[in-house]
Amino acid sequence: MTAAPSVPPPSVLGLGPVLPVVVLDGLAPGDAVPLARALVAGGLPAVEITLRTPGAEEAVRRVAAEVPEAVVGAGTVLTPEHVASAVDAGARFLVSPGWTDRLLEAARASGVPFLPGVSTASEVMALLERGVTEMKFFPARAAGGPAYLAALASPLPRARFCPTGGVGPDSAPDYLALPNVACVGGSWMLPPEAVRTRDWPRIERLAREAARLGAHAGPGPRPGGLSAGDRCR
Ligand SMILES: O=C[C@H](O)COP(=O)(O)O
Ligand SMILES: CC(=O)C(=O)O
Repeated sequence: MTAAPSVPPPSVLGLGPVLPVVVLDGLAPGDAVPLARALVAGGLPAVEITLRTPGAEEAVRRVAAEVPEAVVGAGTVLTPEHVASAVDAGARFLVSPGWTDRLLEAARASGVPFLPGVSTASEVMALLERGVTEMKFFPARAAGGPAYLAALASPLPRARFCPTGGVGPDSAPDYLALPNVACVGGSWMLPPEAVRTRDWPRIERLAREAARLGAHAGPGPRPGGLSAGDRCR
């Protein structure tokens, strides 16, 4: 008897060409709700909330429960314990600046799509060996920018990236034009001052501009991903 084919998990890289990265510095978890609504209204429905601030898991929980039109995920997932708490809060995807075998295993076991971070060819090769083809390139600007990623495309054509870290409206189009880049991540549409002062209209405006960058991106390797109505666990 042959085993039933396993269904691959939905792709984090298919969430959309621009992935906003939220750091809720100085905000209450409930503030994530209007913030996520502003991003969605601006055209960025996928929202990564980093687990860097107290109450970040609660923020994920609030957005998951109260903003069904968003696809909320957790960033700065560093340990299996983070995987468990983020998934329990309702995170629909998980992102990390790096990876370890323990983290990969925990993410796989959770069934929630996971985007591990890399910044060298050897890390890319180690992930490919483990069957992972979608990766975050972090910290993108400091690690070499679009020229570095372009140089990886020929020797490592199976790897697909979401560059994050120092990406902005000036560099996003250069990354999105690369054959091995599916999306870009960043916080440029969430200036710390606008977040701190809860300036949701400004965030919506910046999100709209960021979404426009994505809309003008070339075809790229953009796999099908999650949509707001999809369930992945
Ligand atoms: O630490 C990196 C952030 O997650 C995203 O980077 P950024 O603030 O440079 O856009
Ligand atoms: C920077 C990053 O990759 C993260 O916080 O998830």
